[in-house]
Amino acid sequence: MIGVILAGGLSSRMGEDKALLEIGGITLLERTRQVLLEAGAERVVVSGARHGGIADRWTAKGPVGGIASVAGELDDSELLVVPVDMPRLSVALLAPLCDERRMHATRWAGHPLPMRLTLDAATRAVLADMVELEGKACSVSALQGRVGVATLSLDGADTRALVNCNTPDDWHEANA
Ligand SMILES: Nc1nc2c(ncn2[C@@H]2O[C@H](COP(=O)(O)OP(=O)(O)OP(=O)(O)O)[C@@H](O)[C@H]2O)c(=O)[nH]1
Repeated sequence: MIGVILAGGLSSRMGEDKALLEIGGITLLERTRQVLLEAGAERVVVSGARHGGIADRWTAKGPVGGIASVAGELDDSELLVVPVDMPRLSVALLAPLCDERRMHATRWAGHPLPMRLTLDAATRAVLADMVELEGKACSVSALQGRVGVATLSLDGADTRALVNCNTPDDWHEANA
């Protein structure tokens, strides 16, 4: 399993780079990396050139453009793809995604990210097609619809860990 941190967004609603926000004395980027390693990722790659990661090959294709760019640099593998803006991301939240392998992708109900994704020829073909598309047709949900996704029920899940921070208010609430 390779951990992929999506960190190439603009953070325009937050007004500052979300990856560099600090929680518990470390940045969100570093915290996210640590959680992925604790969850069993053999290594972690960052999507987004700003943080020394893999640069997006396409402009304005959002997370799917980031995943497609990372895929171009990796061999076929299982990926565990997470956004950088979940300050409470936990091993308990990620483990069930990794256990479920019926479909190409696995996610929690109502939450496209984080997701486990099988990177193989079929997924690469879908990604190559999707980066030519715009808007919702190029979303993570659309990717999951096209490769096939298993959706886990949130009953009993660590839902606090799914909190995602897009604005300064979200960030203050998550730290309250
Ligand atoms: N590599 C890459 N990652 C992205 C891109 N757009 C968003 N992300 C990441 O995907 C996750 C969700 O992004 P959003 O919160 O929807 O967008 P954002 O650009 O970070 O924030 P806004 O500018 O406020 O929309 C975050 O971890 C982003 O860093 C992109 O174009 N390329």
